Amino acid sequence: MKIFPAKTIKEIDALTIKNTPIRSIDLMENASRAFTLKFMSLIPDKKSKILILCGQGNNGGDGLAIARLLLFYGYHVKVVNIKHSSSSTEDHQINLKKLKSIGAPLLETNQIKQIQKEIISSKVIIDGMLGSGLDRPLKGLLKDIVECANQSSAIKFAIDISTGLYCDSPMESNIAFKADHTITFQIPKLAFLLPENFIWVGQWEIVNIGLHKTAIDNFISNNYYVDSNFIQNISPSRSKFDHKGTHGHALLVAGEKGKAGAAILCTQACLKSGAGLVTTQVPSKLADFIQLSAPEAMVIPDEGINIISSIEPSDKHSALGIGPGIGKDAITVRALKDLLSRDKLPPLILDADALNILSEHQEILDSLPEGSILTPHPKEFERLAGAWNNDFEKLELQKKLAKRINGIVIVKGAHTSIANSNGELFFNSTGNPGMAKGGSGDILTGLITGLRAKGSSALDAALLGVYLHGLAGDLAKQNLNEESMNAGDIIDFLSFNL
Ligand SMILES: NC(=O)C1=CN([C@@H]2O[C@H](COP(=O)(O)OP(=O)(O)OC[C@H]3O[C@@H](n4cnc5c(N)ncnc54)[C@H](O)[C@@H]3O)[C@@H](O)[C@H]2O)[C@H](O)CC1
Ligand SMILES: [K+]
Repeated sequence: MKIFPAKTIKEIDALTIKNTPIRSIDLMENASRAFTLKFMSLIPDKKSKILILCGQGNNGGDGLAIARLLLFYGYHVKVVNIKHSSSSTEDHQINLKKLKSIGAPLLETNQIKQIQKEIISSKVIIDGMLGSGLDRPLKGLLKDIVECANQSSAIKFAIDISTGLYCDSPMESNIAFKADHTITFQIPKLAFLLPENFIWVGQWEIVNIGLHKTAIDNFISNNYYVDSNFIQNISPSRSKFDHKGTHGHALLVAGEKGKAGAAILCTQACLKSGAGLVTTQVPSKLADFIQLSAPEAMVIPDEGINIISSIEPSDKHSALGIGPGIGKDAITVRALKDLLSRDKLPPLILDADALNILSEHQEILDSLPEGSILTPHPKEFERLAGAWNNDFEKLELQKKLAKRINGIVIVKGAHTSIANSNGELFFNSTGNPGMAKGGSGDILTGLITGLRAKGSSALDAALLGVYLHGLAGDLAKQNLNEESMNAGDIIDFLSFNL
């Protein structure tokens, strides 16, 4: 699914109105109906007072239409038409007239005191003040209203996007409507995918409003939201006469004394990728642990008893994953440097300590072969790429690093982001906070290495690996809940059943 900036969303609107038999007011009605149905599924209680705060633009127009629909369904609604501007949009005016014609409880005012009173007495607040048309920092009346609403304990909903948040650039006023839920229209907004905006966005959901498909297809975007449709198009398949030799041979280099678990988890996850063969190289002392915990895998005991001392893939290895639990001993650093000075290498996946070694020896970043995949968590990413002032800047750093290595950079977290060297960004839709536990990253590395070994491109292996890892985490959560699930449970639920 493509993510578009506010400007493009407006153009898609205009094209939809031009190319389909739908008028602008009907598109607003579609949007309002879609919002209302989703809202009703989340708030079935019709008795509590719902306050709808409406601005003078089309976001306010949606608010007025939603008020009419909720009243029709028997909800207890009060509407405030906030007179923060002397003019309003045409569709706003039409919906205001319709609302008045049914005698809806409506207050039209620019007096903060009156609005405060309504806020205090409401159990649910719906924000229809400003949407994707925000073009300057919040001040004056709207800012006062947002501050007041944010102090209320009412359940808060944003129509399309919270007032004060830009769809695709950092916020300027340091304040926005603090939504518990955002119900957004057809296109996910970049702002929703960034950790720093979580307090304003809350849980968000997309509803379809009938925007023109060809218009969406024709606009180019560099940002994508990866959902199950997206993944279905890149999922690998097997054919009848395949044998283990046709599905690649993954080599994993992992573990040091005290970190056998990282190597075990990585190996077990790699075995679930569908790769034909999996070999794990570990310090010799750990070899038996791998053999016992992952009998389907082969093991190469390193000459180092407790550390990795050399990394020597052969022609038969079709991908090489390095890093989980390997430590940063000088001998291991040497082994990584020697590996990267070779002419011919299998596709690489680097994680954990391999990334920390790269951070401390930045000169070797430039010797990574094209198509390498780096999988840092935010701290590892900061060590690699430097600090950022806001999450938009972080995305720029991520793209810059992907370009520098001519490969893929995966920054892990909620909505894990995947950057390629063409300046494209892909945001994952699966996963949950129960996965934020030790071992989870080792599993992702094993899985992506296996997918790469099987022949997926670097980008597809990254997209598929991140999505399936999150999906397995969601299944583990369903069965065990976020607190009690652990990383090993993610492996149990890894599956290509989308
Ligand atoms: N395709 C869709 O997604 C559809 C979305 N709809 C809704 O329309 C809004 C966008 O409407 P628009 O009229 O363009 O913008 P706003 O309502 O957000 O308000 C613009 C209005 O406000 C002024 N303004 C901007 N910033 C500020 C500020 N900081 N303080 C005060 N005033 C401000 C600006 O100058 C304009 O006058 C979208 O979010 C959806 O809710 C359609 O209903 C259906 C199609
Ligand atoms: K809004």
